[in-house]
Amino acid sequence: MPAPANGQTQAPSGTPDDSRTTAPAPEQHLPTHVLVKRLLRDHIRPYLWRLSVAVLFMAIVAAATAGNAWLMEPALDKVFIQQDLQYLYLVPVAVILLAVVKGFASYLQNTIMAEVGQRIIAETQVRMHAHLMRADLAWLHQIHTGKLISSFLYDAMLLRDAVSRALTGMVKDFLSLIFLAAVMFYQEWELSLVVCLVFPMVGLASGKLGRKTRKGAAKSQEETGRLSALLNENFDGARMVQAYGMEEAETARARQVVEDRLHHMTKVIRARSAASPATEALGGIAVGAAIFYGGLQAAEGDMTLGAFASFITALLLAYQPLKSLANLNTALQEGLSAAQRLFAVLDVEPVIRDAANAVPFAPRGGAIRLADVAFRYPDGTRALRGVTLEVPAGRRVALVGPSGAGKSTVLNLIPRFYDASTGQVLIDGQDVRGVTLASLRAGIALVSQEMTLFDTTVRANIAYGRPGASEAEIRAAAEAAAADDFITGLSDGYDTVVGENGVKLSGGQRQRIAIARAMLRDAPILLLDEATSALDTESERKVQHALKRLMQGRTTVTIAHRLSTVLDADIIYVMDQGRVVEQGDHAALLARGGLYARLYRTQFLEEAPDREMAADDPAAGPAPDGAAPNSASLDGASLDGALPAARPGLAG
Ligand SMILES: Nc1ncnc2c1ncn2[C@@H]1O[C@H](COP(=O)(O)OP(=O)(O)OP(=O)(O)O)[C@@H](O)[C@H]1O
Repeated sequence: MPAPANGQTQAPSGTPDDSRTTAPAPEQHLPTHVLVKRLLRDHIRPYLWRLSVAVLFMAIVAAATAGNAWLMEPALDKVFIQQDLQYLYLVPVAVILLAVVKGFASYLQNTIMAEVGQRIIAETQVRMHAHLMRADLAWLHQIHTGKLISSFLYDAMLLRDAVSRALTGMVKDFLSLIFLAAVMFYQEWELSLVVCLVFPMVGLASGKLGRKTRKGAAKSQEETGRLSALLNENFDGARMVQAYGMEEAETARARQVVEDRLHHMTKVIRARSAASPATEALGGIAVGAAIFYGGLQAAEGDMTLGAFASFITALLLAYQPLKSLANLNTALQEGLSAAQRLFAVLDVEPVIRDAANAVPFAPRGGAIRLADVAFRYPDGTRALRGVTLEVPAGRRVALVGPSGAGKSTVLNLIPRFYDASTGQVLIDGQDVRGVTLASLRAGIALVSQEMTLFDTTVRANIAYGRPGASEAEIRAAAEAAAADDFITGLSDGYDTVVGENGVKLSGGQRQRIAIARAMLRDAPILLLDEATSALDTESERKVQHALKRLMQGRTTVTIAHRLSTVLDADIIYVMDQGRVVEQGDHAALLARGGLYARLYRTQFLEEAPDREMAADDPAAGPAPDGAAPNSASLDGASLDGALPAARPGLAG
């Protein structure tokens, strides 16, 4: 499917055009000849040489099969009827030789085809993976992971089957048929002509069944995708399933999908098997007619027993390749339907990619500016409506606001996870759409709530921030993130494997590893989506300490859920319904008595009730206007003391 032209050609200046979105293009449906052309070009051409060798061996197998049929004539006429001694030795030797040659050729052809088949799967999967890794998040988030995984695993396999079946069918089976037909015509051409009439009939039957198979295969693969999506969800959410006693309900849901899948698969199997009765019956008719006609000819002395036996052997041997060819169409249809799905994924060009004239990003402190930015998600949700905000270089900015206000969206626009629909995002005066993605993202470290950890060692998880970092650098980052102590206490230290998404670590430990990773990246810009989940007092203190060190000397944009963050911020932007509605520092915003003041009381102060008096009651603090929390007495150091009472923030 052609990529929407909007994204790639976006001018860095960002002309106002609210219709620009990152919406994926509609489902494509490529015609068969286009599919076949692409399969030949992308999946078969790279193996042309090896496939040619396999084809040669297939031709040898086909010729040897026909040779066996042909040998029936001298075997019967010369050896048995005429009792010619010379043939008594020659024919068995020829039979043995043919068997040996056919055996070796079959072996070589099979191994080459199997290897090439596996290569086709591997290459398709790697290509798909590389493509998906670069895909737009907007597109990726619209597809269920399970469906992608099922396409990744099964469609590549179906494609391999179709390619190897097509080749074997078109070469080995087809050549076998040709050679066997040659033997038949050589022995009895009139009878052969009659028998040949069955071929078009088989073709007709198989064409109709093939279409049915393709439809069924597409539907059953769709169900496989649904099943895979469901499993993914169930296993990920196993804790919730059990907590809410939904085990049976989930199994019932799974049963429904499995049954639907079975229904479509049964249709495919029926269509696939329906080719057999047709070929069986037609084969029977051909053999019956041959015996009848051959018998008549023999009675009149026009045909020797050897010639008849040779003809019948060729006819019987032709049965297997004919059956394979009749089934070939169905396998091809399954493969084409898999190719359709694979190409649908591979053809989505990312909208977020380097502009033709993109230059490397040159960081100069990391000042960020959003200029009148509007943004719509692909489903049309307007997340931002004319947001303008500045983050001076080296300063800390906190984004606060009710849930759904657009805070995460702002954060996502900075590293270009999404592109603004209108307006501009500038870093150090450079439009993010005018610089290369790699250089832009190299200047940014992200610490998100999700704290994605990979199921590998602690060391590798930290080094994710900078592949190739030395052991000393990794340890220094861990120390700065207050993680070194607990890491060295783990069973295998830095070599401890953390489990799926860091399941073997506590929440606070996971956060500190994520912070160490960002520390190692050492980027001038830090994007922070503060965790909302509760940590115990000690862990919270350590995480806060680690975060403070991480923020030092960097431009930081934080989605704030913690009291200390808003108090420490140089500028707080208060967002509501996709707009910045207030801005300023804590004291000024509190004095204003608007949305921030309300949020502060209902969300942030809940974290530290003991601070409420000082913040809310002018008489209780040294400053008369509610500015007390931002005064020197509430600086970062003293706040750490206030945070032990912290509860999870509710801003998200
Ligand atoms: N992937 C998405 N597709 C469609 N709409 C989305 C998507 N992500 C967010 N939205 C919508 O965009 C709006 C802004 O969401 P955003 O996540 O930026 O808010 P937020 O302020 O970060 O909220 P929270 O504090 O709850 O995380 C919301 O209305 C939300 O429903």
